[in-house]
Amino acid sequence: MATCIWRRLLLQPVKCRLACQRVKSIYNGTHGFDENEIKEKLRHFPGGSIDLSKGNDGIGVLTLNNPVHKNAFTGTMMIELQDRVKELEDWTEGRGLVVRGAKNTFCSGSDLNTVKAMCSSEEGMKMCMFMQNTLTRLKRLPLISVALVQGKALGGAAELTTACDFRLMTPGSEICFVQKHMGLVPGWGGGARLVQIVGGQQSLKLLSGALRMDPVKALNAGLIDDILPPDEDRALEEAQHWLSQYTKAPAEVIRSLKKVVIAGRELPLEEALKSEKDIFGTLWGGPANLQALARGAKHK
Ligand SMILES: CC[C@H](C(=O)O)C(=O)SCCNC(=O)CCNC(=O)[C@H](O)C(C)(C)COP(=O)(O)OP(=O)(O)OC[C@H]1O[C@@H](n2cnc3c(N)ncnc32)[C@H](O)[C@@H]1OP(=O)(O)O
Repeated sequence: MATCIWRRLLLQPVKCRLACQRVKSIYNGTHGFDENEIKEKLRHFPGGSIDLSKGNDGIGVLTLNNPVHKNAFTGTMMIELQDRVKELEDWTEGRGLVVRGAKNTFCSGSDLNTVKAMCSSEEGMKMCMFMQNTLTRLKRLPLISVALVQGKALGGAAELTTACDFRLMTPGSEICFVQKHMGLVPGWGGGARLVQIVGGQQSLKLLSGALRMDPVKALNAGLIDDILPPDEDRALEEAQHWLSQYTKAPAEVIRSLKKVVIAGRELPLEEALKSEKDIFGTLWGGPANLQALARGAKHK
């Protein structure tokens, strides 16, 4: 049943909105998770914003914007992140996304004032479930996402970078899972995603050592995909240029490629193969395919 819904999610994102809602997120009412209740709490911690611009070229830019507090996530920013991710789910022309912080820094994790005010285990778990849902949906977007890390990405922000398909850093920047120093473990899904990205051994080192990963160390560990040139003011442009090597194709092709990868990453092999066949079927004989055949494309 679950995999059947999955296949519908991959193929008919609009028609199965309600079923998709259940599958895109990890937690819902059946897990005793009341989203409205936690949103109501988070609304008491305002400040900053999450801004989204959607380019005509199909490339979006999502900006964490709270520079007076190093772009720390306030309660309302957590809610806005969910809203922007929902907007991206509905953006059928989208092919790529850059996730970055305002004013040449990335993000210093959760806003410590919010964290201090929600210090019961129960509240912490609800916030964690809310953020896991949002970041899982971000990772499952049918477009290719890249985190542009300028400055520091600490704690929850390091976790956010793992919810993107790729990570880029500028010289002088740093990713650090500081959770150990806070008496915590990652809770926004960043632990599980980190293991998928760099493997169990490296993850254990990064988390238990709270290692400060500069761009070279991060690249060597397989945590990031590239280091950008040292011109901070052109970093966004450079990240968009870097991303373009993976997004140059009609939207339906890029989006289908990402869906194939999501299925391969998340489903048992036989189900992933069936999904791949179904997704393939949506493109075979379609406009991009027919145009390529008419061009007589050669791949020298
Ligand atoms: C552990 C996981 C957890 C989760 O939710 O799962 C978290 O993510 S908890 C948050 C973990 N992050 C931190 O603990 C960051 C603490 N801050 C710092 O280490 C520094 O502020 C740093 C390195 C980000 C920046 O240092 P710098 O010297 O360049 O600047 P300031 O320290 O003067 O910071 C400027 C201004 O921003 C405020 N600030 C920074 N980070 C946060 C934050 N996470 N929450 C709230 N406010 C933050 C800082 O207090 C300064 O404010 P000011 O009023 O000017 O004193």
